[in-house]
Amino acid sequence: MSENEHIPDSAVIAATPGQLKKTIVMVGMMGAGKTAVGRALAARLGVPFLDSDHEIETAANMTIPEIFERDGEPFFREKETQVIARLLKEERGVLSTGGGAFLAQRNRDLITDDGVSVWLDASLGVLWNRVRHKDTRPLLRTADPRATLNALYDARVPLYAKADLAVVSDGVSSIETMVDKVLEALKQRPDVLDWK
Ligand SMILES: Nc1ncnc2c1ncn2[C@@H]1O[C@H](COP(=O)(O)OP(=O)(O)O)[C@@H](O)[C@H]1O
Ligand SMILES: O=C(O)C1=C[C@@H](OP(=O)(O)O)[C@@H](O)[C@H](O)C1
Ligand SMILES: [Mg+2]
Repeated sequence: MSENEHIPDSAVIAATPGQLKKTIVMVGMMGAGKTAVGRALAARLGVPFLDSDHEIETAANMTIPEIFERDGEPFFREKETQVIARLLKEERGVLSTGGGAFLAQRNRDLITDDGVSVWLDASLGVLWNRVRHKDTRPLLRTADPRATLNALYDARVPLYAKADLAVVSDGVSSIETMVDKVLEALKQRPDVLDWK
């Protein structure tokens, strides 16, 4: 009798994520949880956490709203592409992008070349509840931010749908449960993560 026969089914240990072979890139709307879930996923995997917005703010020594106000959105988008290209080459880990990053073909190409994209798919109602009390997103500084969010959502969803994987965030009220769901989705991609 092999020693495994003494172990009941319930005690069989599930596969755990091992070595990371490609950077996991979180994409999706503002409020989808890219920063929060990306950070927790990196901690779970024990790999570096990178956030393109954070890198841009640190390099400029300004906040995102200040950059938009002083230099404009096209300047921010230029920096965003440069930062994403640099981070993808520099280090393997989890990279959370800003909500607009995956819209540009050049950024999608960079991400596809060196990473795997994961769309955190949340409904408008959930997104609105997460962003409505925060003033850190310059694109929502409009007369009717809810309508602006709706318009951005409609325009962007077809592009987010090009991501390699999609994980639905609705009905998931904990960041750690979202991490579980992302890891579950990544089981389809042994080229990204070894399982042991
Ligand atoms: N699944 C979730 N359950 C509960 N809160 C969440 C979830 N995902 C994100 N949040 C919260 O929503 C807010 C926006 O998340 P954030 O990570 O900043 O989104 P993004 O980077 O996509 O704009 C944060 O306060 C975050 O903690
Ligand atoms: O959706 C967007 O175009 C933006 C989303 C923001 O990041 P989060 O998605 O992390 O809020 C930030 O990059 C900037 O305000 C623009
Ligand atoms: Mg973010």
